[in-house]
Amino acid sequence: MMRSKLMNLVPRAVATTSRQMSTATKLTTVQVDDKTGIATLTMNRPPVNGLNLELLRDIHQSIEEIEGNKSRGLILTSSNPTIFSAGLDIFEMYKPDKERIRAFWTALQDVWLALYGSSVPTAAAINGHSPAGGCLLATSCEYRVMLPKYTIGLNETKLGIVAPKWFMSTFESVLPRRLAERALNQGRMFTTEEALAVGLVDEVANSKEEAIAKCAQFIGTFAKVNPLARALTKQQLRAEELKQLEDERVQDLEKFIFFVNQPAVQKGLGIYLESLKKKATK
Ligand SMILES: CCCCC/C=C\C/C=C\CCC/C=C/C(=O)SCCNC(=O)CCNC(=O)[C@H](O)C(C)(C)COP(=O)(O)OP(=O)(O)OC[C@H]1O[C@@H](n2cnc3c(N)ncnc32)[C@H](O)[C@@H]1OP(=O)(O)O
Repeated sequence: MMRSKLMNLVPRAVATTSRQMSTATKLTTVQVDDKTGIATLTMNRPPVNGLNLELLRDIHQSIEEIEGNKSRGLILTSSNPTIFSAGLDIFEMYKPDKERIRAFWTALQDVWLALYGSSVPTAAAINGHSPAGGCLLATSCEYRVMLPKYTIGLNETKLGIVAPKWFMSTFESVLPRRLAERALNQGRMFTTEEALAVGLVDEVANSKEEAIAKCAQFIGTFAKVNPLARALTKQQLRAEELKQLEDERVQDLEKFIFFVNQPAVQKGLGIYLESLKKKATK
């Protein structure tokens, strides 16, 4: 897989306008800035960019498209003004359909393998809340810029569920081990300011446009670096985590299916969904 990605590293021609590359997918758009050659991948599934099967498939397809069109980088963001992504759509896991939940988890694995293993430089413009699966997407990128007054973190333990090993290793690739362990056990959500202080995000911006510009600046730092050398360096640094999931995809899926179908887990998810609804009616 990486070999074919590496074939795409020949720099693209520089023009002066921005092009919409993909409207075929409904829940994501890909816009390539022809001046910088950087692609912005926008998630667009109201109300909260809950990662359901269809959104995950569209994100995966968009990442593949960006890998294929010789973009110089990928910026991940959201069309929602206050939410980057609410994480996995809990309705996919609550009283799940037997076939669909398998496809759902497989699509999540696909997205993580493609994003964490992407050959192009990646950055997240976190323009809103980013719990759990939203945090996974952001931390799979190489750089994060977040807007003030939002929250980010892996809050799974608060829902009575367990972040899989690859969620944890992604988190740990950004935060020091001791801090990551404590935050995971606590299910801690960090405010933007706290996330900046511990290095969970790299910069704070005051608007989405500024966040995207800062992400583009980060990607621009590679302009004078040989793209093949950069991609191979990233690939080597991330190879162990990627290989672990590649090797254990089936076991990971079965573990998820078993875990999520436990009555106590189903009960917990039901209570959590109710609490979200109650919050909305207050
Ligand atoms: C022992 C070995 C074990 C091995 C492990 C194996 C397997 C592990 C098993 C499972 C692992 C799964 C990993 C899970 C990852 C996840 O991502 S779980 C999802 C976590 N997400 C959250 O907790 C976020 C919950 N949402 C919020 O906190 C807020 O909604 C918000 C994102 C901050 C936005 O707030 P606000 O703007 O105020 O919007 P509302 O709260 O009013 O929400 C609007 C509507 O959206 C619904 N909603 C929100 N989040 C979700 C969601 N994640 N899924 C589905 N639906 C969601 C919310 O209920 C509202 O709906 P209504 O308008 O009321 O209908």
